[in-house]
Amino acid sequence: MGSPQSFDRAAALKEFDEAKTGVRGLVESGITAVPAIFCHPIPRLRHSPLSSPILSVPIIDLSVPRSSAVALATAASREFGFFQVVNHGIPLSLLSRTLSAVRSFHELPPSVRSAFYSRSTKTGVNYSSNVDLYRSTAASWRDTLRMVMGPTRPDPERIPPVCRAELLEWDEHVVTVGRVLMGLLAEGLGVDAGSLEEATCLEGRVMVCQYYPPCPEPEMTTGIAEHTDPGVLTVLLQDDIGGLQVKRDLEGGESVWVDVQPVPGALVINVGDLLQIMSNDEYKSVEHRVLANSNQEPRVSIATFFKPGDRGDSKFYGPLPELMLADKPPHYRNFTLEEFMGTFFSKQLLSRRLPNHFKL
Ligand SMILES: O=C(O)CCC(=O)C(=O)O
Ligand SMILES: [Fe+2]
Repeated sequence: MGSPQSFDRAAALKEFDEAKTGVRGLVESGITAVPAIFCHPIPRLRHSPLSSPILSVPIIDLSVPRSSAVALATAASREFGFFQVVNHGIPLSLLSRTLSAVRSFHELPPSVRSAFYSRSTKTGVNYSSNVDLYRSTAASWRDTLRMVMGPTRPDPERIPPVCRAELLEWDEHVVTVGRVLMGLLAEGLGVDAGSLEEATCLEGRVMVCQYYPPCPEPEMTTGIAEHTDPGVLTVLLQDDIGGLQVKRDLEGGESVWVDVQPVPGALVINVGDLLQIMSNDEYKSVEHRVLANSNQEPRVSIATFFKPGDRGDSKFYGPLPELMLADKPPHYRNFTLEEFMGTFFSKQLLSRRLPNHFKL
Protein backbone atom coordinates (compact mmCIF):
# COMPACT_ATOMS: atom_id res chain seq x y z
CA MET A 1 0.00 0.00 0.00
CA GLY A 2 1.34 3.43 -0.85
CA SER A 3 1.21 6.41 1.48
CA PRO A 4 -1.53 9.01 0.85
CA GLN A 5 1.15 11.14 -0.81
CA SER A 6 2.19 8.46 -3.27
CA PHE A 7 -1.49 7.75 -4.00
CA ASP A 8 -1.94 11.41 -4.96
CA ARG A 9 1.06 11.23 -7.23
CA ALA A 10 -0.22 8.09 -8.92
CA ALA A 11 -3.60 9.74 -9.50
CA ALA A 12 -2.00 12.90 -10.85
CA LEU A 13 0.20 10.92 -13.24
CA LYS A 14 -2.82 9.01 -14.49
CA GLU A 15 -4.82 12.19 -14.98
CA PHE A 16 -1.97 13.77 -16.93
CA ASP A 17 -1.48 10.66 -19.06
CA GLU A 18 -5.18 10.22 -19.76
CA ALA A 19 -5.53 13.79 -21.02
CA LYS A 20 -3.40 12.53 -23.99
CA THR A 21 -2.19 16.00 -24.88
CA GLY A 22 1.19 15.98 -23.16
CA VAL A 23 3.06 18.83 -21.51
CA ARG A 24 2.07 20.99 -24.45
CA GLY A 25 -1.53 20.47 -23.31
CA LEU A 26 -0.68 21.85 -19.85
CA VAL A 27 0.91 24.91 -21.42
CA GLU A 28 -2.10 25.38 -23.71
CA SER A 29 -4.36 25.30 -20.65
CA GLY A 30 -2.52 28.37 -19.39
CA ILE A 31 -0.80 26.96 -16.30
CA THR A 32 1.67 29.33 -14.64
CA ALA A 33 3.34 26.87 -12.23
CA VAL A 34 4.95 23.47 -12.75
CA PRO A 35 2.60 20.73 -11.40
CA ALA A 36 3.98 18.61 -8.55
CA ILE A 37 4.53 15.48 -10.66
CA PHE A 38 7.25 17.37 -12.57
CA CYS A 39 9.02 18.90 -9.56
CA HIS A 40 12.34 17.33 -8.86
CA PRO A 41 12.96 16.63 -5.20
CA ILE A 42 16.73 16.71 -5.61
CA PRO A 43 17.91 20.25 -6.33
CA ARG A 44 21.09 19.15 -8.10
CA LEU A 45 18.97 17.50 -10.77
CA ARG A 46 16.99 20.61 -11.46
CA HIS A 47 17.80 23.23 -14.03
CA SER A 48 21.12 24.71 -12.99
CA PRO A 49 23.25 27.04 -15.04
CA LEU A 50 26.37 25.20 -13.94
CA SER A 51 27.76 24.66 -17.40
CA SER A 52 31.38 25.38 -18.08
CA PRO A 53 31.85 28.23 -20.54
CA ILE A 54 35.40 27.21 -21.38
CA LEU A 55 34.72 23.68 -22.58
CA SER A 56 32.89 22.82 -25.75
CA VAL A 57 31.99 19.72 -27.71
CA PRO A 58 34.30 19.21 -30.74
CA ILE A 59 32.95 20.21 -34.16
CA ILE A 60 34.18 18.00 -36.99
CA ASP A 61 34.08 18.97 -40.66
CA LEU A 62 33.34 15.74 -42.51
CA SER A 63 34.74 17.15 -45.76
CA VAL A 64 38.34 16.87 -44.50
CA PRO A 65 40.49 13.97 -45.80
CA ARG A 66 39.28 10.62 -44.48
CA SER A 67 42.32 9.95 -42.30
CA SER A 68 41.77 13.27 -40.51
CA ALA A 69 38.06 12.57 -40.08
CA VAL A 70 38.91 9.16 -38.54
CA ALA A 71 41.41 10.75 -36.15
CA LEU A 72 39.03 13.53 -35.10
CA ALA A 73 35.92 11.36 -34.66
CA THR A 74 37.94 8.75 -32.76
CA ALA A 75 39.53 11.29 -30.42
CA ALA A 76 36.15 12.93 -29.70
CA SER A 77 34.53 9.54 -29.01
CA ARG A 78 37.30 8.56 -26.63
CA GLU A 79 37.46 11.81 -24.73
CA PHE A 80 33.98 13.31 -24.89
CA GLY A 81 31.62 10.66 -26.21
CA PHE A 82 29.97 13.54 -28.11
CA PHE A 83 30.78 15.67 -31.15
CA GLN A 84 29.04 17.72 -33.80
CA VAL A 85 29.48 17.24 -37.54
CA VAL A 86 29.17 19.76 -40.35
CA ASN A 87 29.42 19.17 -44.11
CA HIS A 88 27.68 15.84 -43.57
CA GLY A 89 26.01 15.96 -46.98
CA ILE A 90 22.36 16.32 -45.87
CA PRO A 91 20.78 19.32 -47.63
CA LEU A 92 20.44 22.16 -45.13
CA SER A 93 16.91 22.94 -46.30
CA LEU A 94 15.86 19.44 -45.21
CA LEU A 95 17.12 20.09 -41.67
CA SER A 96 14.82 23.06 -41.16
CA ARG A 97 11.92 21.45 -43.02
CA THR A 98 12.07 18.35 -40.86
CA LEU A 99 12.25 20.33 -37.61
CA SER A 100 9.26 22.47 -38.67
CA ALA A 101 7.23 19.40 -39.59
CA VAL A 102 7.85 17.91 -36.13
CA ARG A 103 6.93 21.18 -34.48
CA SER A 104 3.70 21.24 -36.51
CA PHE A 105 2.79 17.77 -35.27
CA HIS A 106 3.26 18.70 -31.61
CA GLU A 107 1.27 21.88 -32.15
CA LEU A 108 -1.71 20.22 -33.84
CA PRO A 109 -5.00 20.96 -32.07
CA PRO A 110 -5.30 18.79 -28.92
CA SER A 111 -8.11 16.69 -30.33
CA VAL A 112 -6.07 15.85 -33.44
CA ARG A 113 -2.75 14.96 -31.81
CA SER A 114 -4.38 13.05 -28.93
CA ALA A 115 -5.53 10.45 -31.47
CA PHE A 116 -1.84 9.41 -31.74
CA TYR A 117 -1.27 9.34 -27.96
CA SER A 118 -0.43 5.89 -26.64
CA ARG A 119 2.07 4.08 -24.43
CA SER A 120 1.89 1.05 -26.66
CA THR A 121 4.76 0.71 -29.13
CA LYS A 122 3.03 -2.13 -31.02
CA THR A 123 2.40 -0.22 -34.25
CA GLY A 124 5.91 1.27 -34.32
CA VAL A 125 4.56 4.83 -33.96
CA ASN A 126 3.41 6.46 -30.73
CA TYR A 127 3.05 9.91 -29.26
CA SER A 128 3.37 10.21 -25.49
CA SER A 129 4.94 12.24 -22.73
CA ASN A 130 7.80 10.80 -20.67
CA VAL A 131 8.71 7.27 -21.72
CA ASP A 132 9.39 6.48 -18.03
CA LEU A 133 6.39 8.43 -16.62
CA TYR A 134 5.34 5.73 -14.17
CA ARG A 135 8.88 4.75 -13.15
CA SER A 136 10.64 8.07 -12.64
CA THR A 137 10.94 10.14 -9.48
CA ALA A 138 9.82 13.25 -11.34
CA ALA A 139 8.43 13.73 -14.83
CA SER A 140 10.22 15.93 -17.37
CA TRP A 141 8.96 18.88 -19.40
CA ARG A 142 8.84 17.12 -22.76
CA ASP A 143 6.58 15.31 -25.23
CA THR A 144 7.74 12.71 -27.75
CA LEU A 145 6.65 11.28 -31.07
CA ARG A 146 8.50 7.96 -31.35
CA MET A 147 8.90 5.79 -34.42
CA VAL A 148 10.65 2.49 -34.95
CA MET A 149 12.21 3.01 -38.39
CA GLY A 150 14.14 -0.21 -38.65
CA PRO A 151 14.75 -3.08 -39.26
CA THR A 152 11.23 -2.56 -40.68
CA ARG A 153 9.53 0.75 -41.14
CA PRO A 154 6.05 1.26 -39.76
CA ASP A 155 3.04 1.37 -42.05
CA PRO A 156 3.38 4.95 -43.40
CA GLU A 157 -0.31 5.50 -42.72
CA ARG A 158 0.53 5.33 -39.00
CA ILE A 159 2.90 8.29 -39.21
CA PRO A 160 1.10 11.60 -38.69
CA PRO A 161 0.47 13.10 -42.15
CA VAL A 162 1.79 16.51 -41.08
CA CYS A 163 5.35 15.15 -40.75
CA ARG A 164 5.21 11.85 -42.69
CA ALA A 165 7.09 12.74 -45.87
CA GLU A 166 9.75 14.70 -44.00
CA LEU A 167 10.47 11.96 -41.44
CA LEU A 168 10.70 9.22 -44.06
CA GLU A 169 13.12 11.35 -46.07
CA TRP A 170 15.04 12.21 -42.90
CA ASP A 171 15.45 8.53 -42.04
CA GLU A 172 17.10 7.85 -45.40
CA HIS A 173 19.62 10.63 -44.97
CA VAL A 174 20.35 9.69 -41.37
CA VAL A 175 21.25 6.15 -42.47
CA THR A 176 23.74 7.59 -44.96
CA VAL A 177 25.39 9.72 -42.27
CA GLY A 178 25.25 6.82 -39.80
CA ARG A 179 27.08 4.60 -42.28
CA VAL A 180 29.85 7.18 -42.71
CA LEU A 181 30.26 7.65 -38.97
CA MET A 182 30.26 3.94 -38.15
CA GLY A 183 32.91 3.48 -40.82
CA LEU A 184 35.09 6.20 -39.29
CA LEU A 185 34.64 4.90 -35.75
CA ALA A 186 35.31 1.27 -36.71
CA GLU A 187 38.45 2.32 -38.56
CA GLY A 188 39.55 4.31 -35.51
CA LEU A 189 39.35 1.12 -33.46
CA GLY A 190 41.68 -0.57 -35.90
CA VAL A 191 39.03 -3.01 -37.13
CA ASP A 192 37.53 -3.33 -40.58
CA ALA A 193 35.58 -0.17 -41.55
CA GLY A 194 32.51 -2.32 -42.26
CA SER A 195 32.54 -4.11 -38.88
CA LEU A 196 29.70 -2.19 -37.25
CA GLU A 197 27.55 -2.28 -40.36
CA GLU A 198 28.16 -6.03 -40.63
CA ALA A 199 27.00 -6.36 -37.03
CA THR A 200 23.68 -4.88 -38.36
CA CYS A 201 24.18 -1.65 -36.39
CA LEU A 202 22.59 0.48 -39.13
CA GLU A 203 19.45 -1.63 -39.24
CA GLY A 204 17.75 -1.06 -35.90
CA ARG A 205 16.59 2.52 -35.72
CA VAL A 206 14.34 4.35 -33.31
CA MET A 207 13.57 7.97 -34.09
CA VAL A 208 12.33 10.22 -31.31
CA CYS A 209 10.92 13.63 -32.17
CA GLN A 210 11.17 15.63 -28.97
CA TYR A 211 9.20 18.75 -28.14
CA TYR A 212 10.17 20.85 -25.11
CA PRO A 213 7.43 23.44 -24.47
CA PRO A 214 8.36 26.71 -22.74
CA CYS A 215 8.38 26.03 -19.00
CA PRO A 216 6.94 28.56 -16.52
CA GLU A 217 9.37 27.48 -13.75
CA PRO A 218 12.37 25.86 -15.45
CA GLU A 219 14.33 25.65 -12.21
CA MET A 220 11.79 23.15 -10.83
CA THR A 221 12.16 20.42 -13.43
CA THR A 222 14.17 19.10 -16.39
CA GLY A 223 13.64 18.70 -20.15
CA ILE A 224 15.17 15.23 -20.02
CA ALA A 225 16.87 13.84 -16.94
CA GLU A 226 20.52 12.85 -17.17
CA HIS A 227 20.97 9.53 -18.93
CA THR A 228 23.08 7.68 -21.45
CA ASP A 229 21.67 6.38 -24.73
CA PRO A 230 21.45 2.58 -24.83
CA GLY A 231 22.13 2.01 -28.53
CA VAL A 232 25.24 2.07 -30.67
CA LEU A 233 25.24 5.63 -31.98
CA THR A 234 22.84 8.58 -31.81
CA VAL A 235 22.43 11.15 -34.59
CA LEU A 236 20.59 14.21 -33.28
CA LEU A 237 19.23 17.24 -35.06
CA GLN A 238 18.46 20.16 -32.73
CA ASP A 239 16.98 23.56 -33.44
CA ASP A 240 18.60 26.84 -32.33
CA ILE A 241 17.12 27.03 -28.79
CA GLY A 242 19.79 25.06 -26.87
CA GLY A 243 19.61 23.30 -23.51
CA LEU A 244 21.38 20.01 -24.24
CA GLN A 245 24.31 19.46 -21.89
CA VAL A 246 26.96 16.75 -21.68
CA LYS A 247 28.74 15.64 -18.52
CA ARG A 248 32.47 16.00 -18.64
CA ASP A 249 34.66 14.48 -15.94
CA LEU A 250 37.56 16.58 -14.77
CA GLU A 251 40.71 15.48 -13.04
CA GLY A 252 40.20 14.98 -9.33
CA GLY A 253 36.81 13.32 -9.68
CA GLU A 254 34.78 16.45 -10.32
CA SER A 255 32.55 16.88 -13.31
CA VAL A 256 30.93 19.79 -15.13
CA TRP A 257 28.10 20.13 -17.61
CA VAL A 258 29.08 21.37 -21.04
CA ASP A 259 26.53 23.01 -23.34
CA VAL A 260 26.10 21.47 -26.78
CA GLN A 261 25.74 24.85 -28.47
CA PRO A 262 23.41 24.83 -31.44
CA VAL A 263 25.52 25.18 -34.60
CA PRO A 264 23.56 26.00 -37.78
CA GLY A 265 23.55 23.01 -40.12
CA ALA A 266 25.29 20.67 -37.67
CA LEU A 267 24.25 17.25 -36.37
CA VAL A 268 25.11 16.11 -32.86
CA ILE A 269 26.61 12.63 -32.63
CA ASN A 270 27.06 10.57 -29.50
CA VAL A 271 28.34 7.17 -28.52
CA GLY A 272 25.73 4.87 -26.94
CA ASP A 273 26.17 2.18 -24.27
CA LEU A 274 26.38 -0.62 -26.84
CA LEU A 275 29.23 1.03 -28.71
CA GLN A 276 31.07 1.57 -25.43
CA ILE A 277 30.70 -2.15 -24.83
CA MET A 278 31.50 -3.21 -28.43
CA SER A 279 34.60 -0.98 -28.38
CA ASN A 280 35.62 -2.55 -25.05
CA ASP A 281 35.60 0.89 -23.39
CA GLU A 282 37.68 2.60 -26.09
CA TYR A 283 34.71 4.88 -26.78
CA LYS A 284 32.64 6.45 -24.04
CA SER A 285 28.89 6.60 -23.62
CA VAL A 286 28.46 9.80 -21.67
CA GLU A 287 25.65 11.18 -19.53
CA HIS A 288 23.69 14.05 -20.96
CA ARG A 289 20.53 15.96 -20.14
CA VAL A 290 18.33 18.75 -21.46
CA LEU A 291 17.39 21.66 -19.22
CA ALA A 292 13.73 22.58 -18.94
CA ASN A 293 13.08 25.13 -21.66
CA SER A 294 13.39 28.66 -20.26
CA ASN A 295 12.74 30.35 -23.62
CA GLN A 296 9.47 31.74 -24.95
CA GLU A 297 9.68 29.41 -27.94
CA PRO A 298 9.45 25.61 -27.81
CA ARG A 299 12.56 23.54 -28.47
CA VAL A 300 12.45 20.72 -31.04
CA SER A 301 14.98 17.94 -31.58
CA ILE A 302 15.01 14.69 -33.55
CA ALA A 303 17.21 11.84 -32.34
CA THR A 304 17.84 8.62 -34.23
CA PHE A 305 19.18 5.80 -32.09
CA PHE A 306 21.01 3.16 -34.08
CA LYS A 307 21.09 -0.33 -32.63
CA PRO A 308 21.59 -3.78 -34.12
CA GLY A 309 18.72 -5.08 -36.21
CA ASP A 310 19.61 -8.69 -35.54
CA ARG A 311 17.67 -9.67 -32.44
CA GLY A 312 17.70 -13.44 -32.61
CA ASP A 313 18.17 -15.25 -29.31
CA SER A 314 21.23 -16.98 -30.69
CA LYS A 315 22.90 -13.66 -31.61
CA PHE A 316 25.21 -12.33 -28.93
CA TYR A 317 26.71 -8.88 -28.52
CA GLY A 318 29.76 -7.83 -26.57
CA PRO A 319 33.24 -6.47 -27.27
CA LEU A 320 34.03 -6.85 -31.02
CA PRO A 321 35.82 -10.17 -31.55
CA GLU A 322 38.45 -8.51 -33.81
CA LEU A 323 39.43 -6.23 -30.94
CA MET A 324 40.04 -9.17 -28.64
CA LEU A 325 42.72 -10.57 -30.95
CA ALA A 326 45.28 -8.13 -29.62
CA ASP A 327 45.56 -9.93 -26.31
CA LYS A 328 43.29 -7.50 -24.55
CA PRO A 329 40.92 -8.97 -22.00
CA PRO A 330 37.24 -8.24 -22.70
CA HIS A 331 35.65 -5.91 -20.14
CA TYR A 332 32.16 -7.26 -20.78
CA ARG A 333 30.38 -10.56 -21.14
CA ASN A 334 28.24 -11.31 -24.20
CA PHE A 335 24.47 -10.92 -24.11
CA THR A 336 21.47 -10.97 -26.42
CA LEU A 337 19.82 -7.74 -27.48
CA GLU A 338 16.66 -8.85 -25.76
CA GLU A 339 18.47 -9.09 -22.43
CA PHE A 340 20.12 -5.72 -23.04
CA MET A 341 16.94 -3.83 -23.93
CA GLY A 342 15.00 -5.59 -21.16
CA THR A 343 17.48 -4.16 -18.66
CA PHE A 344 17.09 -0.72 -20.25
CA PHE A 345 13.31 -0.63 -20.06
CA SER A 346 13.18 -1.90 -16.49
CA LYS A 347 14.87 1.25 -15.21
CA GLN A 348 14.02 4.89 -15.05
CA LEU A 349 16.24 6.97 -17.32
CA LEU A 350 17.98 8.56 -14.40
CA SER A 351 19.33 5.49 -12.65
CA ARG A 352 20.87 3.56 -15.47
CA ARG A 353 24.51 2.73 -15.95
CA LEU A 354 23.71 0.02 -18.43
CA PRO A 355 27.23 -1.18 -19.26
CA ASN A 356 27.82 -1.93 -15.57
CA HIS A 357 25.24 -4.70 -15.72
CA PHE A 358 27.37 -6.60 -18.23
CA LYS A 359 30.85 -5.92 -16.81
CA LEU A 360 33.06 -8.89 -16.21
O1 LIG B 1 16.73 16.70 -27.20
C1 LIG B 1 17.94 16.51 -27.10
O2 LIG B 1 18.76 17.37 -27.39
C2 LIG B 1 18.48 15.23 -26.55
C3 LIG B 1 17.47 14.14 -26.39
C4 LIG B 1 18.07 12.90 -25.82
O3 LIG B 1 19.10 12.91 -25.20
C5 LIG B 1 17.41 11.62 -26.04
O4 LIG B 1 16.29 11.59 -26.60
O5 LIG B 1 17.99 10.58 -25.66
FE1 LIG C 1 19.91 10.93 -25.03
